[in-house]
Amino acid sequence: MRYVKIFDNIAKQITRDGVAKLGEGYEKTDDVNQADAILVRASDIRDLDFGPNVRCVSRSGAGYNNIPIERCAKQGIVVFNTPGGNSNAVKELVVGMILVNSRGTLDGMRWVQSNADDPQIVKDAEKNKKAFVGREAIGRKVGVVGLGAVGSKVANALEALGLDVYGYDPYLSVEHAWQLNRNVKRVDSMAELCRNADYVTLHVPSKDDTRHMMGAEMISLMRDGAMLINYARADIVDEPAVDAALRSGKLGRFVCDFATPLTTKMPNTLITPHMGACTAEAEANCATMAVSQMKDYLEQGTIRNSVNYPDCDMGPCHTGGRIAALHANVPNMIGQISGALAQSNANIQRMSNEAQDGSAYTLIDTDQPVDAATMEKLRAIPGVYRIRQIVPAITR
Ligand SMILES: NC(=O)c1ccc[n+]([C@@H]2O[C@H](COP(=O)([O-])OP(=O)(O)OC[C@H]3O[C@@H](n4cnc5c(N)ncnc54)[C@H](O)[C@@H]3O)[C@@H](O)[C@H]2O)c1
Ligand SMILES: O=C(O)CC[C@@H](O)C(=O)O
Repeated sequence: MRYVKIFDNIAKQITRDGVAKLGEGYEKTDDVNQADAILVRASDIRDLDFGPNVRCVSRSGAGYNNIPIERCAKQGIVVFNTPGGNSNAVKELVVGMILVNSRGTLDGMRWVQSNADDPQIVKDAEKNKKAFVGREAIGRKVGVVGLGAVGSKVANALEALGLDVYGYDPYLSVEHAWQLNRNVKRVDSMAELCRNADYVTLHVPSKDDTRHMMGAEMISLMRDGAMLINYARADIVDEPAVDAALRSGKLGRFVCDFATPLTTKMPNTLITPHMGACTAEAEANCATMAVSQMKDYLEQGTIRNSVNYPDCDMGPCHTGGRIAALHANVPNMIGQISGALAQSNANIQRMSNEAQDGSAYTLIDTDQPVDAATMEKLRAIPGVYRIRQIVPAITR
């Protein structure tokens, strides 16, 4: 039996319609020390003590700034996310927000609500609507920061609506480049993207080089009265700078998904409670991806969509056994691992080694199971974070 500790309300998706999607051979546990795997959504587990057994953490969602991915890598814990699983949900909300907030919609709605008891409401509505004149988005310049799963969809959707779309992403993947509409203009700097922009929408992960990337300097380049949209992470914007720009009128509107002590006090701001991914479809997509990635890793050693180890997929093991080694990305690891195996009873049939930043992963299929003494030798190689043998039965 394998045990899974589940944080957040992912459980609802996993047991949707009463069908346990963890499947045979898996049970939920409340005890992290018993868990082989963790499933998490937005809970902050940066300070969690992962205990001795946890082999992977699967995040149902895109952002992973709630997980200590470097500490996990060194403990031999693979962290997964579910890229793209919720991107359509975010795209639909962002596009809707841009259109709704370009008009006097919200002020108009408030006016109607506060005049609900007016017996002359039909006449007065016609008289008062001139106070809520908005603008059309068509033809206006919009800058999309980050052209990944969400940003590329947002850019394409806005282009289809007739906006003049610019995108900035120095690390754009080939996959997402293929998905981008050819009319989306790519620029090489944030400054070029922000210059004279009527709208800027943020779709980058929270990390050192994106934190506060939208501050006073970039805002000063935007058109007076522009709209800033943040459905990425709260810390991508420099909040005091946004607050000052809203108060001076430099920014006309701020739309964001993050209620913080300061955003909730800002003028001309519309805040949603981190609900960009809150659709039944996105929640089910992400939960399904998170579970299947977790199971493929535990059962076959397959790594897909990891944020702290390289992807590696040799399919199911058809030989006598499979060694899965998580180790530091340093010279001579493969030499040492294959050297120890050469002295054992087992013969290497197939192998794959992938490295990414400081971490590396080696999968080796052997003709027969490797004996316990050799496993101990492999475990003792300096730089090996974790090693296990996968044979048809579950092994630790
Ligand atoms: N509000 C929500 O509910 C919600 C939902 C999904 C994602 N998000 C947030 O949005 C982020 C993006 O999601 P995604 O699914 O598109 O992720 P993604 O990984 O597919 O895309 C992120 C893109 O940002 C780019 N990027 C990285 N650093 C950059 C930089 N310095 N400048 C410009 N571009 C940079 C990457 O190259 C990548 O293309 C997530 O990390 C998450 O924080 C929020
Ligand atoms: O789980 C959520 O609701 C938030 C998800 C979102 O922020 C993400 O990064 O995917």
